[in-house]
Amino acid sequence: MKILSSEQIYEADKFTIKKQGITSDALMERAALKIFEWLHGRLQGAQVKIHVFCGIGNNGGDGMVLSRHLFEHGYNFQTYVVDFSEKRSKDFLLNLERLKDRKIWPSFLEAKSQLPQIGMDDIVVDAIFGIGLNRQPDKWVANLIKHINTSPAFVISVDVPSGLPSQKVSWKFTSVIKANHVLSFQVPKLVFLLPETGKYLDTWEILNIDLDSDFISGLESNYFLTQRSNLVSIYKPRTKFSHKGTYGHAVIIGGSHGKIGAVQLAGRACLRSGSGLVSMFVPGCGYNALQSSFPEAMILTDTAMDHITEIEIPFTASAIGIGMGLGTFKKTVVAFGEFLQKAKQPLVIDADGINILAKHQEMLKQLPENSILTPHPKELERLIGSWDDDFDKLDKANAFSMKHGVILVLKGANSLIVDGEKGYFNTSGNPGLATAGSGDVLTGIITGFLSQGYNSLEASIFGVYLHGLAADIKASEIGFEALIASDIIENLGKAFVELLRPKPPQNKKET
Ligand SMILES: NC(=O)C1=CN([C@@H]2O[C@H](COP(=O)(O)OP(=O)(O)OC[C@H]3O[C@@H](n4cnc5c(N)ncnc54)[C@H](OP(=O)(O)O)[C@@H]3O)[C@@H](O)[C@H]2O)[C@@H](O)CC1
Ligand SMILES: [K+]
Repeated sequence: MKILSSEQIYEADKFTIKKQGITSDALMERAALKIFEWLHGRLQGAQVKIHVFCGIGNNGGDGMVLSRHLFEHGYNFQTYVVDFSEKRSKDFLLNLERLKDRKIWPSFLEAKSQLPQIGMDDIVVDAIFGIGLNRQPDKWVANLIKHINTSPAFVISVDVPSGLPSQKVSWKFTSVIKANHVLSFQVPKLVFLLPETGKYLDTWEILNIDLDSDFISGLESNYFLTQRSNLVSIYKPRTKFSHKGTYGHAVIIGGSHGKIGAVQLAGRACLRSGSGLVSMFVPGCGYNALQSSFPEAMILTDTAMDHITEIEIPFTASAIGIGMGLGTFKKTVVAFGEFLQKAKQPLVIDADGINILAKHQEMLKQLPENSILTPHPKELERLIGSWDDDFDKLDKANAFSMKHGVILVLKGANSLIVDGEKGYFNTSGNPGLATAGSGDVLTGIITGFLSQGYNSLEASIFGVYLHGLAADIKASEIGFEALIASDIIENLGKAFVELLRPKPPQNKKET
């Protein structure tokens, strides 16, 4: 699914109105009705108090329309107009009149108004600012936002949390609604997915308001959200007459004294994600442990016992994952550099592999094209330097990726895969993934997909999604805290089954 800028959303809005021969207020009605249906579906007429805070633009207009539907269905609500400007939008005014026609009088809030009491079991609908926000809210509006944020009510934001800019801005935004849930129109907004801006909302969902799908398909976008349907189209089914050689022979290189577990996790994940064969290259100290606990793998060892000093793979591997538990010992760094000079096919590089590259940036030139680096935020900073904000981080990551011809998998709440031109946000996973070894498992999975013939971008997108999905499946049984890296491996099978299970056909084309 495409992520669009505010300008593109306004364009799609205009185009749709023209193509469908409707008025802008009909589109507002459609959008706000979706919000009402969402609420009504859950509340079923319950008399919980609903406070609808409306701005004076079209976001506020949505709140006006919602209020009318709440009235017509007998809900217990109060509408407020947050009167921050005299420049009211046409459709806001139209819908304000429609409310007045029904003898509903919103309460107008101004700088000197007393702020309304919001109770524990109340619901707040936040329709103050939408994607039209273009500056800091006035102080009194900031106070109102603070008042809502400190209230114990459940807060639902219309389109975006009010006060959150939809893209990079030059001013500091501190007054932002903290939304429990955002009901956003048509397309996800980039700011929902980035840590510094995504912290203003717990969850979000998209309400389809039938903006013209062909128009949206034709729009250029740099960022996408990975959905199940994208993965199903990448998936390469196994064929009847295939054998283990068909799915490649992957090699996992890493480990040092006390860190053999990391390699084992990666190796097991690689095999579980479908690689035909897996060999492990480890220092001598790993031999017994791996032979006895991981019988499916073949073990190659370094001449040194404690850490890797020279990497020799006596066959052509179909994919190689390297770095987990490797350490940054002097001889290991040399061995890593020499290995890069010989490497021909794309590698998956994690952990100390990334740390070595960050410290010895001359080695970046040796990276085979389309190699995949999987840094967590600290490793990323070591690799590309610090950034001013999340938008700057995206620019710098993309520039790095482009310059070195590599794919970056930026691990986090919405892991992002960048290939130098485009970025793909992942939608699976949960906070339980913040646990030792979960990155090793991810490296193994991506290596497993590369080994089976997926290209680097496909292997990264698929691997990250499956990793998160396996964790989601297990977390639904045991919660976040108890989830450990081995659980992810053990649930990869269920994740494949879940992903590939036929789903009822969708009515709408995805954009
Ligand atoms: N296609 C879709 O997705 C559909 C979208 N719809 C809805 O429309 C919403 C966008 O509406 P919108 O363009 O009227 O902007 P909105 O956010 O209401 O702001 C209003 C105005 O406030 C002003 N202003 C800005 N910042 C300010 C500040 N700090 N303090 C004071 N004033 C400030 C600024 O005007 P200015 O004063 O700069 O002229 C701005 O224009 C969208 O989020 C969705 O809810 C649906 O109805 C239909 C389909
Ligand atoms: K809003």
